[in-house]
Amino acid sequence: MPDNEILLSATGLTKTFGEFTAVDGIDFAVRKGECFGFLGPNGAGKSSTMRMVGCVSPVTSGELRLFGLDPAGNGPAIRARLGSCPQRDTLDEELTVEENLWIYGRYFGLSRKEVRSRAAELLDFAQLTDRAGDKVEPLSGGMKRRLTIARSLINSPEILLLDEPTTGLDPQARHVLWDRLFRLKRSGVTLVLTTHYMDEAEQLCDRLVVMDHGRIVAEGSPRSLIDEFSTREVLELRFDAEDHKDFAEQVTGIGERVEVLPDRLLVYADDGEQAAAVVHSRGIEPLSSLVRRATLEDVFLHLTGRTLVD
Ligand SMILES: Nc1ncnc2c1ncn2[C@@H]1O[C@H](COP(=O)(O)OP(=O)(O)OP(=O)(O)O)[C@@H](O)[C@H]1O
Repeated sequence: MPDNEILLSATGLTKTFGEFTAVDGIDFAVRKGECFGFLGPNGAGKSSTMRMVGCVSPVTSGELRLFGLDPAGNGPAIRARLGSCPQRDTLDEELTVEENLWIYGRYFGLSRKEVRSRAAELLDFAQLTDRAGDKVEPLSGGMKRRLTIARSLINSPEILLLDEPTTGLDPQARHVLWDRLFRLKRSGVTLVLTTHYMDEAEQLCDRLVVMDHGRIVAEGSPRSLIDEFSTREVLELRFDAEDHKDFAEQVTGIGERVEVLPDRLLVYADDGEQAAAVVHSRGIEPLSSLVRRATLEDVFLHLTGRTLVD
């Protein structure tokens, strides 16, 4: 199989619930071996898209193909080649860690022997070998997520779907999970994920689409999106809460553009320190002044006028 083979594609993909359009005619293609992301705020239509891709929710209109097959009529054949990690863990808390894997493996038709050896491999991958015989209930959130991912890999899927893989996890647990996902990608599994965390998208995704109100508003690699829609750096200025909007006029013309957020001003400039020096030379005195590199959050703000996480 060539590496750039397209495993998943959508043209004009649409999902409506009654009068409401949750996914509004989107086009995308995912190549073998890449990590592809859907980045957008809550309600953008990411999960609805993932459920159609996972063949658990019918397509309203448009074309969707997985491994060249149409989910309408080929659901079971496609699902056998997919792993799916839903937004909420659906582990059986009464069972032990390894029993959760065994049951799933049997469901996929693996023999008892195959299930045992695959489960042992996956527990090692998920760094849960020590907890194999423990009940699921007392595990940490990060461990449960890793077990859910291990479970979704029991049938050795070619594509793994991850809906908001690290929502609700603490920073350390997120980094452990990212590391596992990197390894998985290196082993050749194609990853498709949704997230509303720009750092997650930046860390993991080779390519992504930015979604808002059911539509795709931009697409590319994290780097190319930042290069296209932002400056290299951003100067963040905070003033006394009540009057910071008044300062927006005073900083106009510094850098490429200024965004006014409820709690701060963002000055977009390739050289943030130089922009800060100009602010200072104009006699403007912010409470705090911070230069940082631009992120996908800035891309989203530029494209939609809103922040990703309100
Ligand atoms: N079964 C349903 N019936 C009616 N409306 C729905 C249904 N599922 C989703 N929606 C609506 O479709 C829109 C998109 O939801 P979706 O879950 O796809 O967004 P999302 O980007 O994944 O956000 P989240 O991160 O909150 O899951 C939302 O406004 C949601 O209320």
